[in-house]
Amino acid sequence: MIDRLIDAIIEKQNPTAVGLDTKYDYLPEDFRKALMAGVTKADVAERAAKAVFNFNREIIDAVCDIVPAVKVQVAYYEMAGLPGMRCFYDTLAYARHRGLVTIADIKRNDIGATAQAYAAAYLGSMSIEGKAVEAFPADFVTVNGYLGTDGIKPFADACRENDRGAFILVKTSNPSSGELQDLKVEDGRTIYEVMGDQVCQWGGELTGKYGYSDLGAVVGATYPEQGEALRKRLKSVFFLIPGYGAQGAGGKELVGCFDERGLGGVVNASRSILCAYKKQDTTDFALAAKREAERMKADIAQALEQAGKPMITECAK
Ligand SMILES: O=c1ccn([C@@H]2O[C@H](COP(=O)(O)O)[C@@H](O)[C@H]2O)c(=O)[nH]1
Repeated sequence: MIDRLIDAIIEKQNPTAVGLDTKYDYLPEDFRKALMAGVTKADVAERAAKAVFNFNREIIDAVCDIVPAVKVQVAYYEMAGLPGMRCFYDTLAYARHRGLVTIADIKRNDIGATAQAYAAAYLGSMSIEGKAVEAFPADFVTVNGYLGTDGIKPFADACRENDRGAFILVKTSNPSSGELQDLKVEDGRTIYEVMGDQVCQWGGELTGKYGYSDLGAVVGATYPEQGEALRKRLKSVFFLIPGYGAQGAGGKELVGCFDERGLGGVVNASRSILCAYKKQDTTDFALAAKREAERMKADIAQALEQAGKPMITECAK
């Protein structure tokens, strides 16, 4: 699956993902009003979930020729209960239908049999009476690796068996990520370096034609020096890079996460794209999202160019 993501990045010359962290409140007021006329307490969640799906569909239609992937953050769907989870499914399915690679940002972690169940839900299927049921159409998931090998192996197995991928939290983008991740262990490595080295080892046999593995790492754009050092350290590990836009990072901050071919990561932006219409002073949220996605693409391309790492234009055979 990592090869498919990288092929799509090269074809679109764009290492970014649009984050569909679609909070109902982000929808423009007119759009909400039109869909919620006469709503009752009994059907408000259902109607809101439909409105969110319509919003997502318009964003996906607007950006699908520009970006290779979407990242759908489950938290924003889960909080609307069953209609929200239906919307999560429909959003992933629609993005896949429009040719996008889908990343389900679920940050799961558990042990053994339970991790296996999560992996089946998002990266494989469940067998019921001999019939395979695919629960959620995700190509990649995000995983927390702090339960160790028992928690990761089921995901790695599902990646191998079903041609899927997973990004494991290594150095996260949030302000307090250093409280635990930057602590040093006895041999002098930080905890995030230990986790990065583990990801490298766990994903060793899942390496594709670009030298990157189906098991990648989450590395925040908000920590440029750590990102650069991790790129040098973890040569086979592809990065999912959050922190662009709303969290303050721009192209310059994240070039260190890329290799000499201009590859090595996919940069996510959620709020800066979903809410771009507010900054652009328009109600045409889809057009505003498209413009912001194009601006982000150009910003990263320029930063890669200036760092002497322009992206290769040919996909590997
Ligand atoms: O270290 C991390 C890991 C995950 N995230 C997620 O990425 C997006 C960022 O959204 P923005 O609106 O672009 O800030 C969101 O889904 C986070 O849960 C992260 O930010 N940092």
